[in-house]
Amino acid sequence: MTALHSSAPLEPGVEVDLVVTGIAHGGVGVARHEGRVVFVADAIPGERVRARITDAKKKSFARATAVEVLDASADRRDHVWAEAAITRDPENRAGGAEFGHISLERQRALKAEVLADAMQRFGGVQLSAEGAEDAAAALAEIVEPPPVFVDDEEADPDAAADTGLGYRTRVRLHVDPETGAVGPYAARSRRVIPVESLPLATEGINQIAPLGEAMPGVDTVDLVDPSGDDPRMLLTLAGEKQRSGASDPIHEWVEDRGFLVRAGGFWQVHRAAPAVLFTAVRDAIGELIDDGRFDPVAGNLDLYGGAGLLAAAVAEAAGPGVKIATVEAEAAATEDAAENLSAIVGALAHTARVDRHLADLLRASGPVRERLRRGTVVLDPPRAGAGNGVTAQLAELAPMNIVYVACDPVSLARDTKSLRDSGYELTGLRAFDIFPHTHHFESLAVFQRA
Ligand SMILES: C[S@@+](CC[C@H](N)C(=O)[O-])C[C@H]1O[C@@H](n2cnc3c(N)ncnc32)[C@H](O)[C@@H]1O
Repeated sequence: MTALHSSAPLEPGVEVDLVVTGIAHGGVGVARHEGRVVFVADAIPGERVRARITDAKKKSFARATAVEVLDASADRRDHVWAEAAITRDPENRAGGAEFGHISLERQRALKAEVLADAMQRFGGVQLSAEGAEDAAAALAEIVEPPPVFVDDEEADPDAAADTGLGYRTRVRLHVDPETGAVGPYAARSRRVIPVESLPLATEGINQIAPLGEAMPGVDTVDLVDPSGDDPRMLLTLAGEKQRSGASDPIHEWVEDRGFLVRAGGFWQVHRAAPAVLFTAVRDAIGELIDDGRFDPVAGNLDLYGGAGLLAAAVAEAAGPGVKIATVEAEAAATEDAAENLSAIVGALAHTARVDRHLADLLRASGPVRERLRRGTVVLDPPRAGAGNGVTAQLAELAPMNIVYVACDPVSLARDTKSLRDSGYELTGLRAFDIFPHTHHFESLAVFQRA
């Protein structure tokens, strides 16, 4: 039985009534209980909820999950995924759709708040639009919705609604080692939750997902639905690391451009995301060209380049005569990048860790260093960001422009601080809601050497 005491010490299992006043990185609400911060999952700022404490090890804050809504926000909706709804016990709620109970508009406003807060606290940048009469409304518009897309060729695109569903082309499911049941993990746990459907995933993934089946001896099930090939399933057997079929080539389309990728390699997960980021990078480079700040024959770089999507966007803006080198740790992705960029005579694809490659470039001869100083660096690091080591190397390399694509706002904000401290000015910032119904979003920041 759970205890409900407003003055009981906070410990796992205790339930408390909380007023949620804000949103924190990770998509959790912020509340206070007797002076202590409580991060509350599955709530919306402005709501009063009853929440169950899940973690109280730290003195400064505790964690909780809403179990009942006492005063609901006008933005609360029925959860898009029945198996993740608040009516279930927190332990049995499917993870991966932690904003699925919030209107799409409010989801984007909350993401904008998280970005603005991170940029202010860690990046030293105030985001609210200058001179805007309604700063909150201006801020909410910072996070752009993805284009409404239809996955079904026969559907009428004009009739498609922005549901934020059916977009994920990559999904990982897990297998319960005891029962063999297949499903997503519960939020913040490694407990496998059997589900009837995957509403965030494409139709193709839903058709092949082994939901309701038992798969003893399997550890993970990766589902991939490329735009240019049939959907497929990659299995990792228990105790093994290799996923079956991970290195099979698959084809992805970004509007009318084809890309070769490995089935298990990195590709943006929202069906529309590759085109959204391709266009955003192409436009950012276009603006630098218009300002006379982009040199196509300088030492341009696409760091953490994957299969070359963003280098291709640079080439689209600057023309096929552009010089650009991708740097990527996965050898198979580099092979694909070389293939995908083969029409760009000045493109090179290197397999290397970014820090090691930059260290080599910093030892290069004077003329090479000078070409790099005139260049533009595009970077799209994993969630941890570039980090102090790589931002310090970039500052020393001193390219004219840095176009930074980020999937984590706090990492972006920290790297922004390092770059600003070393003489770069943040001249542009956009954000894209390409992970609807989750707390994730993507940002694009442009820095110019002062
Ligand atoms: C967010 S993905 C971006 C890929 C590509 N820009 C795209 O949009 O498809 C990050 C990529 O960085 C690679 N990576 C991660 N850490 C790296 C490192 N230290 N050095 C080089 N590449 C790295 C990963 O393999 C992955 O392909």
